[in-house]
Amino acid sequence: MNHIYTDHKFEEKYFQLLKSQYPTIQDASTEIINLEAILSLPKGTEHFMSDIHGEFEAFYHIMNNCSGVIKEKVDLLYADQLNADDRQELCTLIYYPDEKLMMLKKEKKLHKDWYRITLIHLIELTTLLSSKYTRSKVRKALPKQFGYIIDELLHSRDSQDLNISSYQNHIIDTIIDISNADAFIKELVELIKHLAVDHLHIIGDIFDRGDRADGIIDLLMKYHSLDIQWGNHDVLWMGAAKGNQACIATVLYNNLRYHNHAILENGYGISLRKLITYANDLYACSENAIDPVIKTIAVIMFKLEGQLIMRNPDFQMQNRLLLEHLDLNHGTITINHQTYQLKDKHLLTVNISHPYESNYQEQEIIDNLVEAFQNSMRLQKHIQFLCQKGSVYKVYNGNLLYHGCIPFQEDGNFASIKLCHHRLQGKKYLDFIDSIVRHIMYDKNQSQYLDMMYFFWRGELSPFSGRVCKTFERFLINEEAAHCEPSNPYYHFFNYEKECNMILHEFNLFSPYSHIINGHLPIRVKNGETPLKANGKLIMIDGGFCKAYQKKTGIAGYTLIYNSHGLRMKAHGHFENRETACLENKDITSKSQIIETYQKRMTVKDSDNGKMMNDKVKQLKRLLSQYIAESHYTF
Ligand SMILES: O=P(O)(O)OC[C@H]1O[C@](O)(COP(=O)(O)O)[C@@H](O)[C@@H]1O
Ligand SMILES: [Mn+2]
Repeated sequence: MNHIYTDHKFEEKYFQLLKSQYPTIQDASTEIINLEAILSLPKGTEHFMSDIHGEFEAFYHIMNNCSGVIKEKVDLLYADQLNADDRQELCTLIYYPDEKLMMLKKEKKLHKDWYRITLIHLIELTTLLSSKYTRSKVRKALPKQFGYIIDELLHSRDSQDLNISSYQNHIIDTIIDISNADAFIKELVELIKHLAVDHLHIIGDIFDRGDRADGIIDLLMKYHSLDIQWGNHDVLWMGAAKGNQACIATVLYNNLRYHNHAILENGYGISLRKLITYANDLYACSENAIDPVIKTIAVIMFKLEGQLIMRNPDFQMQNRLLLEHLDLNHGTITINHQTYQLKDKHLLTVNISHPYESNYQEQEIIDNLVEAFQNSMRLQKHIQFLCQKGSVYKVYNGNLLYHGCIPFQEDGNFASIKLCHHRLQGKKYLDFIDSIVRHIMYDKNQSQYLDMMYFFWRGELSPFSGRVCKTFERFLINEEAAHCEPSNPYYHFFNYEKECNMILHEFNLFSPYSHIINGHLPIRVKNGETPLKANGKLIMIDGGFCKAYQKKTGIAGYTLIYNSHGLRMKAHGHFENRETACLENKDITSKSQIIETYQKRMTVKDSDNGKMMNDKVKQLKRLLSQYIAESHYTF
């Protein structure tokens, strides 16, 4: 009862607010007409990407070619007018305007006719891409500098009036004559890219393996509309930025193994000098099968992890306490009754009688690093952005998006997990984690929950990870069998429609068009694996942007595209580099796969935003009837 009363009160307040905003019959009527017009437009295009893993160049290219959509539109418009080379050259200009204009200038190709034809093509392309938006939305996307002129050019094109056409020509000629064409082209191509993708979803793992996650975040910070679902690598960096020592050691370990000093030292101003000096001095006289710096940071990491696991039994990670099983005299380790030879038995910082205790120098190194992570302005800005735009999961236009998993039990039910004296499962578990992450990140002091960030990074029951990470075995043991990482039963059940529907229902999604969009698990396309699970209910879009994983997957990343016609997937091929892309007009080759096509084109009305607009229209109509009744009463 109480609930209904509250809803009713809320509705009345909303109604009163509308009344003050639209005080006359005409105001209310105009807004209804505007909203109805927007509701009938095609739904905006959403792109989904995942597991970018610091691969800046490939990501930058896909952002520039809008996952291949620009080329599709250029081909659609100019298949009969331009040959394939000219079409591709136009595409390259849109992707890399600065570089391409410079090259063409050197080749002395930038004459008046070139500018005239190119500007006309770009305006035609902009007109095509803007046709699914309202004028007001397009106006909001226009650049400050040339907004007015672009608006004039776009909206005078389809007129039959010859004067207007000469008006357009005159504008184009003026732009060229006063040498403003380069600047104009650059603004126009940015608008084209903006219009091609209405909203971007990043399904996690921006960081690690590749070396330019910082550059990727800079790009994302400038992006017009996006959301992020945190991946295990992102929460690892978030924990590190807040000063979690085990997270910091792991960030260093991950990046040193991939020779990515640059992101730490140049990207975020975090010096590794103390660690490198200590490690090189320490191991100067040993035989080292493993790089001394990596050995030193790995041991620091295993010690800090051990301390954290012992003070948090709830995390259920005791099986990762492995330093105590080392036998450094024989160079072996015994795990679950099986003895393995170590890759390198010279681990000088392990004291077997106190295996998890950091020595003085290790503690000094880590204390310094904590300070450096916390004081890196750029890192803190990037992490703040991840917090603002990110969440554990997102429900968006009928789909459910998350990076890792919803932990399951062996019997196919959601796992019930004890965390901070609560026992939770399914959606409630994820909501709770979301609130804990925010609590940790926004707490001015160091949060009592900070240890959890490490559990979120690699706990089997963490929704970001969902597997038993065998970092220790991968680091010290050669036998591949020891590297295998058992994963949560979720990764079995996600193959079945029944369980995927159970997940969707848990998040109040009951439409037959709803899907789970998942990352984290690389799809080995070359072994015949498919990103579509459970009869298409779940779409796994980790296609391996990460170069190091491309041998396994056989492709170089996926983009999922959800527009008014349906859902389709683009599998991207290998990207060489920006220079070849510009010099040879070389694009990434992307294969398109249709997942679903709708019989009736989806409109804004069918989207989350549309539902809110529809509610507003209902209230405005109520307001309108009230105004009309009042006017009858007066006369
Ligand atoms: O989320 P992702 O990309 O799968 O990364 C986590 C995985 O990375 C690992 O740490 C291995 O890392 P590498 O592939 O870089 O050696 C695994 O232990 C873990 O399962
Ligand atoms: Mn991941």
